[in-house]
Amino acid sequence: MNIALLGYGKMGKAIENIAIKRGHHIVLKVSRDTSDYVFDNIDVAIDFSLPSSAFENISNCIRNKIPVISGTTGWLEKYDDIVSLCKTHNGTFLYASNFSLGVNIFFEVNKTLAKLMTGLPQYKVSIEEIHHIQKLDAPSGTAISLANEIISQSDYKNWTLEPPKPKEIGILAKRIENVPGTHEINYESDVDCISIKHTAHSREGFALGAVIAAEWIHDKTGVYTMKDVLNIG
Ligand SMILES: NC(=O)c1ccc[n+]([C@@H]2O[C@H](COP(=O)([O-])OP(=O)(O)OC[C@H]3O[C@@H](n4cnc5c(N)ncnc54)[C@H](O)[C@@H]3O)[C@@H](O)[C@H]2O)c1
Ligand SMILES: O=C(O)C1=N[C@H](C(=O)O)CCC1
Repeated sequence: MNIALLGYGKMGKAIENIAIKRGHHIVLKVSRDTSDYVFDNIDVAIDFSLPSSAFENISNCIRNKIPVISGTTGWLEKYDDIVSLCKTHNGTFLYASNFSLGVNIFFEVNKTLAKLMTGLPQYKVSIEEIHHIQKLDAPSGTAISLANEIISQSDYKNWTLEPPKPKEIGILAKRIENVPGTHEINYESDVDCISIKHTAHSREGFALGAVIAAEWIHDKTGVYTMKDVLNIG
């Protein structure tokens, strides 16, 4: 496949390495705010840019009939607008807050655990995420996905970065040098604690998942998630 990388920072470079190893060609790299790039002979675009630029990049692809996947976090208040645009243009789009296979398994474990914990109000749930200090958004997109899944299975109403009130899920976002991404969910009672945790050792898992998603989506139309790619959930 001929791939456009929209965002050529830490993730863009990790994706380039894996895409080349899998026989793909990187034909366009965009790493700054610009509208002067042309989509020529591109099979799929992969957006890992900035919260402030993802919407523009994705819209641009959809308008130009380029299938696009995005892993950029921190822009999801406009997700529904992208879905509408995609439908209007009969385009192709996939977003994942986390592309790694391990985290997508972890999402399923989180959902199952949240179902098991319904009706056990003595356990209070909280989420901790740790990322490198360059990360622009907090909490992480992955932590928001985890919290939303718990909310959908329980009578928790929302998540917060503040000390949680009743029916709120507290998220603690820590920033520590060089941490690629760690997520932990804790159910605390007076007598014990149940914890599940995912630790990324590098960015390779995110990058591999993104290339696999790009391979899967490039000949389809519609709006998809990693559950479709991995056939889980
Ligand atoms: N979904 C996942 O699996 C996953 C995994 C890791 C990171 N992320 C997310 O991906 C995004 C990028 O992460 P990163 O670690 O590579 O960040 P980064 O800061 O290293 O890279 C972002 C790059 O985007 C470039 N950029 C600026 N304006 C742009 C524009 N208009 N168009 C295209 N590129 C532009 C910047 O110059 C920079 O090189 C973040 O939102 C992060 O949270 C998601
Ligand atoms: O490095 C980042 O930034 C990451 N962002 C995603 C998130 O916000 O969940 C995925 C993990 C790494």
